[in-house]
Amino acid sequence: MSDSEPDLELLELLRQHIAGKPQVAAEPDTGVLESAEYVYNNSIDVALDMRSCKNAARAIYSQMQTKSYSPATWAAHELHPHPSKGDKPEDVVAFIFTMDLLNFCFWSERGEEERFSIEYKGRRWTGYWSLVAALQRALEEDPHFWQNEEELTLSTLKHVFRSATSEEMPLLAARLSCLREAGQILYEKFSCHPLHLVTSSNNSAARLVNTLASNFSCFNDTHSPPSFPRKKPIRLLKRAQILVADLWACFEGQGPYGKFYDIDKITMFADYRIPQMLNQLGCIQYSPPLETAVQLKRDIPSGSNWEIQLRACSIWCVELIRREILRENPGARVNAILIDFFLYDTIKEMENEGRERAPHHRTRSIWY
Ligand SMILES: Nc1nc2c(c(CN[C@H]3C=C[C@H](O)[C@@H]3O)cn2[C@@H]2O[C@H](COP(=O)(O)O)[C@@H](O)[C@H]2O)c(=O)[nH]1
Repeated sequence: MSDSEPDLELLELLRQHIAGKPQVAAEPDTGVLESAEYVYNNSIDVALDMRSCKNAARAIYSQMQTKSYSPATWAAHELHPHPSKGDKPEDVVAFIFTMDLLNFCFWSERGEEERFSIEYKGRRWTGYWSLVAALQRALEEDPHFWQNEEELTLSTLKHVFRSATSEEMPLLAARLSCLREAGQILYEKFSCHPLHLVTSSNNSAARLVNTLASNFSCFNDTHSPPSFPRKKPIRLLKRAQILVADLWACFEGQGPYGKFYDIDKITMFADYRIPQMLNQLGCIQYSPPLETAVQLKRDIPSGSNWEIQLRACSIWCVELIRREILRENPGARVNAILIDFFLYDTIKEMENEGRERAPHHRTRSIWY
């Protein structure tokens, strides 16, 4: 827990003690949804269109059913590791931890042929898949490459992420810092392996998100932009949340590393793809100056007023879509994770078919 943020669970226990109530530990909460609603209620550059959200909810749920979207979809991606592919569960957990530690900022200003890409299994992989491909390739070449962070130098990392083009992976030095910090914290607090980090959550998704955010600065995706003056930071926690979601999906909500009794507390992951898809669906709309900045691919600084509105309003938008799907289909097995995965995979299909109507916003950061 960083100094500025109170320990919410401790405060709740204290409150109950003073009120003379039995001391029941408060259910952990990540604070992301509260942050998203606060930003949405105070935004002037991003708005939600309710009619489009209702239409999107119907279309998304219908297509998710047609494609039988479920946690099992995660393992169906050929590059994702999975016990059914012969990967040991503990290696899968280490893979997902390392992957989501580095799961940020793949976009390039260059064309498809010149952009950073990874050659693996006879194909060129870009974006998120370039990360997964590079890690799989590195494991084939040296199964222990990431275990000793002393050996992990910038040149090692350049080799792991060697590109099939002249463009290097973005933010490589920042990725090295994330790996080094993670290695150090795992060594100091979690007996050197992510397994102990995961099991320390006692099957609470929210607690695991908060543990990641409070112990690893590179997972602490929280912001206090001057345009949103309030005591509590705005908590978006994208990579901490997608890490928990990837574990849950990979292990299909089962076992010591996949079972989370409060998985529905995980929100959509505020990256640069989902806002693009929600805008394409008409669900989120931008003020003219923001619309121009996105269309012209101008840099939108990390932590800026516009960027926080884009990310937080997208989280709130997916929450409203989730509520609409459940209102129309009581008991539907849908949560923000599956809606998010579906939206990401859909915008990637549209990109591959040249059907993107507008660019995604351009922010360089380690948060997403
Ligand atoms: N919100 C959200 N963001 C996601 C993903 C994924 C991939 N998840 C896989 C796992 C299960 C799903 O079915 C997906 O197959 C990557 N990203 C983020 O997008 C950006 C990369 O974009 P591009 O450069 O175009 O590949 C970057 O910020 C990355 O962190 C997701 O699912 N949701």
